Amino acid sequence: MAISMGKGSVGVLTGVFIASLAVVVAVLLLRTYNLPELKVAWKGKGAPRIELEEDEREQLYEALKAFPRLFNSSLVEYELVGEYSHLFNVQGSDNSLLPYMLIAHLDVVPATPEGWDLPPFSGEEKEGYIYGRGSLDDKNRVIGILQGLEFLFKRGYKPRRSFYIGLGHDEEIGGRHGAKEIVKTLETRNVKLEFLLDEGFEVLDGVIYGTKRPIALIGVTEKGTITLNLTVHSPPGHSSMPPRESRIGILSAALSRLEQNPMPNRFGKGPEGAMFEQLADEFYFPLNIMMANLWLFGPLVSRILQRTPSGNAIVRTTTALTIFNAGIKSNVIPQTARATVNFRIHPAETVNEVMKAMNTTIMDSRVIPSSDVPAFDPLPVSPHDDDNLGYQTLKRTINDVFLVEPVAPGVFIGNTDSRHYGNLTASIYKFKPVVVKSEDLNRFHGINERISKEVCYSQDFNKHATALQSRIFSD
Ligand SMILES: CC/C=C\C/C=C\C/C=C\C/C=C\C/C=C\C/C=C\CCC(=O)N[C@@H](Cc1ccccc1)C(=O)O
Ligand SMILES: [Zn+2]
Ligand SMILES: [Zn+2]
Repeated sequence: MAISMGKGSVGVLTGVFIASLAVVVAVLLLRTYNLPELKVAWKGKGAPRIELEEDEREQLYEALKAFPRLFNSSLVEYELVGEYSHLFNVQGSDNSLLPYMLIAHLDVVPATPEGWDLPPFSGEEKEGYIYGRGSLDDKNRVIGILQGLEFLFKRGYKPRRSFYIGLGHDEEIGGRHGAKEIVKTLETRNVKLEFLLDEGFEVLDGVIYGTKRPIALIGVTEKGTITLNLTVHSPPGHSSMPPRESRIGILSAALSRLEQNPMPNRFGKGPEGAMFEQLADEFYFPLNIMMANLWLFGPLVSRILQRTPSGNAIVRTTTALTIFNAGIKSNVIPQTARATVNFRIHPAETVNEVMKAMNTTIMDSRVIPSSDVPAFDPLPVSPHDDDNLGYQTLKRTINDVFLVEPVAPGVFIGNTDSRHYGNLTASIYKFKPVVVKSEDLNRFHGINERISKEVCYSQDFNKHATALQSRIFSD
């Protein structure tokens, strides 16, 4: 997967990036195009929903041709799932081995051009970076996987272990029609997976306060989530006769209480403590001593961590006020005030506990909670011991490709499609093959999302690409 991140493939990555949004969608057009040179196991039903102009079709067809070996290989079965998501099965020579799976997503969160140095959907380059919504989340991995396979097929690649590739189209809104449908498809075929690799943490360069060198984290679990709508209703009226307390005032006070009374710091009560202990030697003095002795310094470390948004996300269930709506006119008392609050649940807590705490904090029956998306508890922790195939393969590959020695298991702070795959495997790992610095954290879902052309520290791309090939793909 990290193959496309290397120096050797920068040209390809650059070229393909611009068309990246289109690449996999292009497969939709296979039904309407006569492509005798491309042998694709087409299993989709019905006509594609996307209406395209002639020039767009041409562009997509060109993009599809970027992976001719992948689509021509007799080892590859391709199918469309949930109308826009994509499932590939690459047949290995040894059927006694459980297959593994690589997943990524094609959709992105919205972006308007305000504040961007280059337009968010241009894929333009500046000073060694490719700018664009999706460049970090998650086009880099989509293209990395496809380009990696294309590269390997060019070299006569024949894997021993079979594997699947799943490219979802609605991860950013929960994966209901993409990942969930892919999982259903695999379940009907009784597929079980050795391990699954999805987006997650990166190589963190200076992101964790007090560390001496870049550190890679592999997400072995992820926080839970609750998204709640809080609503205050009552009849509207003339602004010249306002009620003593307005809907806006009632809701604002409730939200302010939530923000002022965060969920407790749970540092050390989940797997995050072990991560810091394992990384103790990577910290400067005296943090190294403190991390190695969390039984004593845990409370102090937790206070240091909670000072930054990323550290705070590690130590507690976070409370984010994300949407607020009220009012239609300056002289009308609004009938409804409505806000959305997004909680990310620490592994030591549950949905029920957070709901209880939220009710206690708000303590106002006029504020009605509701939800239109399912809440879920933190995920189980995937095995990451010394003889676990998936974790160790990934760890050694990160060592080789990024030349980064410290690799540790972490609690991923966001949510991704991988949580839908729990019935297929207990081994879900979350890693994104890029190097991220502190100043990049706001680029995720933010402005100026971009990817460096020099994301690999490796000086010898080919050597490390070969190591990756032998580890990830040839096993
Ligand atoms: C002391 C610090 C220790 C460790 C560092 C901690 C964090 C910072 C490091 C790296 C940051 C990495 C990534 C950037 C941050 C967040 C990304 C989160 C999620 C990515 C996937 C995503 O965007 N998912 C969405 C959509 C979704 C919602 C609900 C269900 C499924 C998907 C999301 O989580 O909102
Ligand atoms: Zn993502
Ligand atoms: Zn995202």
